[in-house]
Amino acid sequence: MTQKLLQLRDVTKSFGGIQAVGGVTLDVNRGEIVSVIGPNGAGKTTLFNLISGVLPVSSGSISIEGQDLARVPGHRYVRLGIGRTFQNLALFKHGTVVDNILVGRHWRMKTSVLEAALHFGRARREEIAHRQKVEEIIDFLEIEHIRDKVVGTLSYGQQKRVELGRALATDPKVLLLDEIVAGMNQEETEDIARFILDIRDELDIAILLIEHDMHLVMDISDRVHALNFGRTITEGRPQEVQSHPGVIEAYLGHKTEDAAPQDARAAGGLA
Ligand SMILES: Nc1ncnc2c1ncn2[C@@H]1O[C@H](COP(=O)(O)OP(=O)(O)OP(=O)(O)O)[C@@H](O)[C@H]1O
Repeated sequence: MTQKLLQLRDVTKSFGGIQAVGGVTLDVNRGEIVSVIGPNGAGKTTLFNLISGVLPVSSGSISIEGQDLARVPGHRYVRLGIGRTFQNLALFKHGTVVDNILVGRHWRMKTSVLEAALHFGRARREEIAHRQKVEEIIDFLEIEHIRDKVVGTLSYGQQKRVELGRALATDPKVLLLDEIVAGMNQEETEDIARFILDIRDELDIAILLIEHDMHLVMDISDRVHALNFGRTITEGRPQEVQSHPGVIEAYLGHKTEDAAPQDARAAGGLA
């Protein structure tokens, strides 16, 4: 079985005169955790929006398991195995934890409303299988004790874990995590780091991470891809990227607004 999973080739995205992403080539292989780093405005979120089908590319190609996504409508990317979380929580605050994770299954459901009416038995069996999957995810993320709680009443860290659960419920082959630990305390961050490693190792789901927390990036990434002004500065093992002169310069050039340089220096690489 090929190890190649997600492949970006010379991907570009322009908004009018602004080139948010300029010629990025990046691979995520099976069994890998890859992080995308870069100062504010580097193009990280735009890149995620392209990979998850929220935005169309201006040029270049994105493929998953060799299938070019050019002719696939964006909302179908999830069915091909691209799951994601969002920078700002996008949960149904009035629903329970179970309801929210179940939404992730429904994004994948094969049965339409009409089919459900015509083939009630099959739809029912499908629903039972989906609920079973949700229970497995709840177990995996150790959130049994809050499974029936309304999401809006949960702590931020717990809500992020539910969002992770919902992304897992889409059965991704590659999971995009957008600043998943932003706003979390150290204990919550360590828990998430452990879950990310387990998702890779136990569930065999590759991870692409956008992250400002350099400790997390250095601890768990197999490879790091550094961007600035939409372009790749360098890519490689975490320590190599952290000490790359272009990466240090990119962060120092943004020191007034960006929290990342401090994080990065604290991690020992950009001192
Ligand atoms: N919809 C849009 N229209 C116009 N310009 C945009 C749009 N989205 C992003 N940009 C611009 O593209 C560039 C890259 O933005 P992007 O949000 O992808 O960066 P980022 O690395 O995710 O930043 P941050 O770390 O602050 O989230 C920025 O110059 C931004 O202003």
